[in-house]
Parts: sequence; C-alpha cells; structure tokens
Amino acid sequence: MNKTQIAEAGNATSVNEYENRPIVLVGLMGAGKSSIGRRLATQLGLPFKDADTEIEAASNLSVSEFFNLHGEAAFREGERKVIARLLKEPRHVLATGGGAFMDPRTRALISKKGCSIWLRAELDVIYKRCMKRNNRPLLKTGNPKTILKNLMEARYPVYAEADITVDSGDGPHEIVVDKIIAALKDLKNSSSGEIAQGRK
Ligand SMILES: Nc1ncnc2c1ncn2[C@@H]1O[C@H](COP(=O)(O)OP(=O)(O)O)[C@@H](O)[C@H]1O
Ligand SMILES: O=C(O)C1=C[C@@H](OP(=O)(O)O)[C@@H](O)[C@H](O)C1
Ligand SMILES: [Mg+2]
Repeated sequence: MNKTQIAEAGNATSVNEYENRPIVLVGLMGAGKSSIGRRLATQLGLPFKDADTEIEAASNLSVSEFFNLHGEAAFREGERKVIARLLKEPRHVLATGGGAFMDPRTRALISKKGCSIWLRAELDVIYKRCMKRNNRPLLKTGNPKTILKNLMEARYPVYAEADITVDSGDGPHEIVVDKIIAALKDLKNSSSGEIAQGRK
C-alpha cells in the first residue's frame, strides 16, 4: 500500500505530519533527480540537498573516485549514512543517487521519514541524458545502454514502491516540477485526510 491509498483504521498518520517530511526523489541515473530536485526546491521555497554531493564533500572524492578507491559496497554504506543524517533535517528536497533506494536499509529509512517520489523515464530518454556527462561509474563497465536496460529491469519494480510516481518525459524540467507539485497537492487534498503508515 502506498501513501496515496486510504489508510486502514488503526494504522494511519495524519497528512499534516506527512507534509513535514523531506521530499525524496528516487529513480534511475538521468531521471532528473538532481536537476529537477533543485528546481522543485526553489519552487517550494525549501532547501535542496543532493546525496551524491554530500558524499563527495564528506569524502573529498568525486563519486567516480570513490567507486574506484573504495568500491560500490563502501559507497552504499556512505550513502546510507548521509541519507540518514539528511532525513533528520527539517523539510527539504533530497535528490538521492540512483542506487540509494535499492539498498533495503536506505529504502526503509526513506519510507519511514520521507515522502518518496519516483521520477520514471524511458530508456531512450535516460540514455540520452546520461550521455551528456561521463561521471557515472556504473556506466563505464560495459555498453552503457545495455547496462541501463538491465538496471531498469532490476530496479523499476523497486522504485515503484515509492509513495508517488511522476513521469520525467522528454520535455522541459518545469513540466516535471509542475507534475510533482500537483501530485503533492493531491496527496494533501486526499479525501480521507489520512494516509498509510505501514507502507512497503
Ligand atoms: N525533464 C528534463 N528535461 C530535459 N533535460 C533533463 C530533464 N531531466 C533531466 N535532464 C537533464 O539530464 C541530465 C541528467 O539529469 P540529472 O538531474 O543529473 O539526473 P539524475 O540526478 O537523476 O541522475 C542533466 O543534464 C539534466 O539537465
Ligand atoms: O544508479 C546508481 O547506482 C548511481 C547513481 C548516481 O547518481 P545519479 O542517479 O544522480 O546519477 C551515483 O550515485 C552513482 O554513480 C551510482
Ligand atoms: Mg543526481
């Protein structure tokens, strides 16, 4: 059950409590979490945080350098700690890295403390966006399009557990920002006035 579904009696939390949670963007590389997250934060008048940037600042390494020096498992651990710290901060927009929500412990943290939004996009759109920069270590280990396709198959069923899903199509960022704001309003106006607490 996700937050947009009606809560069952005895297992609910108020929308107001929910509205105070950080807005956490999840989804594959190139979905737009960082660039749309920044614009969404500006629109909502909230601070913006990017988990990758925080890891880079804490380690004094780029994400690629971190992967090369310490490996993916250490990156996931650092990512979980950084996200746990950020989720304790007052309401903000948080862009996660694409693998964060795949880590069961990080996902549980986000489900407990955040309002998660999956930015969903199609393979060709994701691929085109990812090719703009060469800063994603996971795409350097083989054919990037094949890697992205395999990641989509493995990850989309898990991203689908997010509280809200918004399509991040091949238009301007602002269209996606507006769709997110509308989805958040829908949540606020949900007829029951309550949302599920015992989510996936
Ligand atoms: N809706 C969009 N329209 C156009 N370009 C986009 C859109 N979303 C993302 N991009 C571009 O795609 C690239 C990757 O986006 P980014 O925000 O870094 O994705 P993520 O953080 O999910 O990996 C950036 O150059 C960004 O400007
Ligand atoms: O999907 C992933 O596992 C990763 C996504 C990246 O972030 P973006 O999704 O912001 O590109 C970054 O955290 C790292 O390269 C690993
Ligand atoms: Mg990003």
